[in-house]
Amino acid sequence: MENLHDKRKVYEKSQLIESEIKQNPIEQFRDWFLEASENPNISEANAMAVSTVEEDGCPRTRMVLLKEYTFEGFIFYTNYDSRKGKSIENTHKACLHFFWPNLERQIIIKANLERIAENLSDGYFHSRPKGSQLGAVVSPQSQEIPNKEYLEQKLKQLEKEYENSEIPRPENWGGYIAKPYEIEFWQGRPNRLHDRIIYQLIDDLDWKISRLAP
Ligand SMILES: Cc1cc2nc3c(=O)[nH]c(=O)nc-3n(C[C@H](O)[C@H](O)[C@H](O)COP(=O)(O)O)c2cc1C
Ligand SMILES: Cc1ncc(COP(=O)(O)O)c(C=O)c1O
Repeated sequence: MENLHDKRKVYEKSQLIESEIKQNPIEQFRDWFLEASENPNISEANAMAVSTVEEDGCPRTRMVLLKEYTFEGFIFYTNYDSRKGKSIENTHKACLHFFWPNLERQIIIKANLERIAENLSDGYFHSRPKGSQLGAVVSPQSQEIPNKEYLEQKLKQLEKEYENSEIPRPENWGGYIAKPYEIEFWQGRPNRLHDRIIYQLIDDLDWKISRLAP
């Protein structure tokens, strides 16, 4: 069909060296995340790929929006009965992936996942625009639906129903916190000799820092 052999870029914008990194990977994440957020060429720095392993043993990846990060972990919101929700309820694990091409950087995070407290999901749900709240109520995420009109009709009905009242958060919609146990920071370099620094959690307290070959 098409040969892409010559499609390649030289990565040369920056470097990642031990003397300049943070000892805590969340602080390192914050440095890189702030840089990405402030970059006018990156429109959604908080968009990340989330991979989960499904029952056939194959990982499946989709984008979600990171909504908060703390020293404890990374929070995103979704439907607990979705495909990703089902995988997470089975495995309690996921891999989060950020790629910011303009900075020639990727971050790979392996984590244990838990649902966040219901009151926190309530708080976030009600902070969303009303249309997105209704979207979450209307959409049986990842289920087969008969057609597009099915959602549009349900939306119209609910718009009327909740015109003057608060929309209750669906029980199956809420946040997950991904508590990291391994975080790799990757900075593209010339000659494909990229910088890779990996933090691995030891004893639930300290992070071991190592350099990986590119
Ligand atoms: C940039 C971007 C951000 C997204 N953010 C979310 C999100 O925060 N939560 C969510 O449930 N789906 C989000 N989606 C939709 C998911 O990619 C996905 O289609 C949906 O969650 C169903 O995935 P699943 O069937 O694998 O569970 C986003 C999609 C894109 C492209
Ligand atoms: C299905 C779905 N749920 C949730 C989100 C996150 O949106 P919000 O920022 O409104 O929470 C998105 C974003 O694209 C989405 O597509």
